[in-house]
Amino acid sequence: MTLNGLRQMVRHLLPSSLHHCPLRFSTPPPLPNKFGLCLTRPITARHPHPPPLSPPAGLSSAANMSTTTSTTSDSSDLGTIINQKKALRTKVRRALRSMDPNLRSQEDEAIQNLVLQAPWFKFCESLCAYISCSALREVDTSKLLHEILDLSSKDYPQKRKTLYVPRVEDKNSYMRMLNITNISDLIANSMNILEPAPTDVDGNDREDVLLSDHPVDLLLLPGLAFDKSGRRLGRGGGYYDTFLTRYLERAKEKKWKRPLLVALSYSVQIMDDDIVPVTPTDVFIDAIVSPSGVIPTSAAAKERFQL
Ligand SMILES: Nc1nc2c(c(=O)[nH]1)N(C=O)[C@@H](CNc1ccc(C(=O)N[C@@H](CCC(=O)O)C(=O)O)cc1)CN2
Ligand SMILES: Nc1ncnc2c1ncn2[C@@H]1O[C@H](COP(=O)(O)OP(=O)(O)OP(=O)(O)O)[C@@H](O)[C@H]1O
Repeated sequence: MTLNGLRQMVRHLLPSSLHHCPLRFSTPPPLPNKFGLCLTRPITARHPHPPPLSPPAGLSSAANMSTTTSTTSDSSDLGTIINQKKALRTKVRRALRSMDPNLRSQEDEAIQNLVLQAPWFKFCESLCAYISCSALREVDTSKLLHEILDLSSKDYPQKRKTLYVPRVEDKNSYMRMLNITNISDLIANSMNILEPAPTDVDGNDREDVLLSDHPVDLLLLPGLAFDKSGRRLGRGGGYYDTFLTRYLERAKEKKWKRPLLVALSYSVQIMDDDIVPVTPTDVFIDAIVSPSGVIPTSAAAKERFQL
């Protein structure tokens, strides 16, 4: 069968709401996911990389953002810390791969239910969230996203939340958070992570959270390892730390309330104190949602959660 024939066949099998999505999946074959979407598309860098960030002031960017500070590090020990990060990523990836699938499903359910019941989620009006990728063994967000997007459709206009999700623009740690209103706004990138196209079906640019005149209240973050002091280890791309630094700088300039930075974490991803290495650009989080509960990790979150 020709590639066009295959495209026609898959288009036929998809719900009509997805027919506008480009279908390019000669490599690799698409995998179904919990979002009900399975398209692959190469990343295109349509937007130039933004100007460099202002240099971190001595300590971590977190130090400038009124939350926990990271450990000071000079260039001599920076290399050591980078190697420690790599080693911990390898260890956690291995632990995630060997996690029992039933336990994973239970934890996915528990974590998402905790988020759905939390006042800081229920009452938030605008948020950024990641689109989970099961191949990366990330905590599932499909239930949360369906809940947010279903509510924002027709039945509950008064409860509408504005949702922004990540889109990788280039490999130099440049990621934007773009507004979506429907799951079918998502298509898979070359890493097989679902993300929005830069424009909607009508050809209008999607709103970029960094250009919005309104703040977000909450960011739901992925990552590989976390601790109770708010340290977060990502996948090593620097996408989130760069984005968070930029967003927090903007919020400060605009005198907006600092949003809550909340990571979703399986039990095996929560580390003892002093295990998660930090470098000066790491942004500390406010809370971790684990299957056994919400763990506030910053003074602001402890106060807010009244614990
Ligand atoms: N769901 C989700 N979306 C996201 C992120 C994320 O972590 N999760 N990102 C957060 O940055 C950005 C994409 N960054 C990514 C960075 C690394 C890998 C990845 O596949 N890493 C492999 C190792 C690859 C290698 O070392 O060569 C892995 O972690 O197993 C994927 C996405 C934006 N979107
Ligand atoms: N705010 C930032 N400004 C400039 N570069 C940054 C920033 N944050 C991270 N980087 C760079 O990105 C690279 C990866 O950083 P790091 O290992 O901390 O990423 P990570 O926390 O694993 O990933 P992510 O932030 O995407 O979750 C490093 O070279 C780091 O210097």
